[in-house]
Amino acid sequence: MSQVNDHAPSTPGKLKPEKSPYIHHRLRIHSSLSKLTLWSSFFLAFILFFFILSPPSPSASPRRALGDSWGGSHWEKRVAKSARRNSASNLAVLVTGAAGFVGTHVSLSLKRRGDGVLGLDNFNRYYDPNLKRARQKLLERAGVFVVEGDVNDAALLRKLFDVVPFTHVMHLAAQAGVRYAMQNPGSYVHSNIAGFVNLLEACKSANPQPAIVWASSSSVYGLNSKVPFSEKDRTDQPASLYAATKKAGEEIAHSYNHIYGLSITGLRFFTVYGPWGRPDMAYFFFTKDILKGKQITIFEAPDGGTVARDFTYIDDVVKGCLGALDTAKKSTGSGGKKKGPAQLRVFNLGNTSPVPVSELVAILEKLLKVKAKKKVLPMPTNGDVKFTHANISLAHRDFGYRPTTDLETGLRKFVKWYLEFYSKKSAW
Ligand SMILES: O=C(O)[C@H]1O[C@H](OP(=O)(O)OP(=O)(O)OC[C@H]2O[C@@H](n3ccc(=O)[nH]c3=O)[C@H](O)[C@@H]2O)[C@H](O)[C@@H](O)[C@@H]1O
Repeated sequence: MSQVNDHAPSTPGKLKPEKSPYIHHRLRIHSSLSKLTLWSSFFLAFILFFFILSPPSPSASPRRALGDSWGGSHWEKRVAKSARRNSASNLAVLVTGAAGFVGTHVSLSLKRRGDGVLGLDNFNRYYDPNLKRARQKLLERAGVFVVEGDVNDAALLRKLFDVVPFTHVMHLAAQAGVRYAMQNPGSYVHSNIAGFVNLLEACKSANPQPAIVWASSSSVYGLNSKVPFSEKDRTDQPASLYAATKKAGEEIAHSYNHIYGLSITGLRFFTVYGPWGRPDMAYFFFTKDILKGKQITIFEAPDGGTVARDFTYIDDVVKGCLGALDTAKKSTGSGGKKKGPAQLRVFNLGNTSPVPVSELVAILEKLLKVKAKKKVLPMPTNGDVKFTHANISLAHRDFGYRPTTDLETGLRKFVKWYLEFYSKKSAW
């Protein structure tokens, strides 16, 4: 504040004795300038105050930092309308991370079949918020209202559960990305641990308690080398903080299930890709860079071996999410107290056929009709694992999950969307 005053043009007192009209005019200007400076200082202090109070994630959206407004009868009507289901046999689902990649697709699919869907998203800046806003428009057109807010906001969650007796929560809000955890570890703790606990607190106190399905990750298998990865395999060797927070989420889910009777299902997603995808993922920025003629880096394993992923197409994953929601049993607690044992599940949602990253690039080159400028480097030791490979027999047994999209077919759909979206970007 003092700094701002130090830079004020001059003090009115020093200028008082001067009487000419020109001086009066200058005085008025000076006085307006001082007022302006004073108000700017207040305004700056106001922004700083909210900035300090805002979550520790540097990626929080500026709208959020200024304190987004929610509540009021109009807002409640929009919330209730969006969450209204077509019949009592349909679900009423709160989808967190609804403006995210998987969140958007799941919300649209639920809405299409007559379920009530309310979205929640903090629109943070981890990647281009314009893409999230474009997804939000898509959702709005389909009748899905996305409330702008953070899963760490306990009052907001309470309000949402007051307005809507959600039958299910599809919890997809998270800090994603394996390598970014080295740059911003706090954001993983904030979203994936604190945010998850806050959500479970709200669910445990809600009446009725909803059943929860949430996004864990294939990264929990970490350094496990037994293939294909089965839910029974060890998950106590995470290779990144991201993986560690997802694994922590699985343990937290266990305790909330045990203490409060919450029905909880964790889904271990395997490198999900497709239209409306995440720009921080390799298939997405490889596409962008290949088209720009920019060099891309392909990682190889430390022993010179292949790095591979069980890339899973978004439509297959959405079917898995809906299957998990449909087979989720009711939570058993009420009034914040457990009344009996409740369901606790974990499933792999993968594609069952790992593809080397070099092959992913070859497919993109073919689809884009552009040769990539490639550089091969050893895989950095900042969280990456050499390969992933899902055994999906559990998900198949419990809800008929069967992925049907191979990488080339899925990437063709992605590339088509990418070219259309970025050629008409201004339309969004
Ligand atoms: O399956 C999962 O659990 C995880 O899948 C992805 O993580 P990842 O498989 O590392 O996906 P990308 O970052 O898109 O990387 C894909 C492959 O490309 C490789 N890569 C990445 C970046 C790069 O510049 N070069 C490169 O060869 C990586 O080593 C990896 O093998 C997501 O980013 C995570 O949020 C998700 O939880």
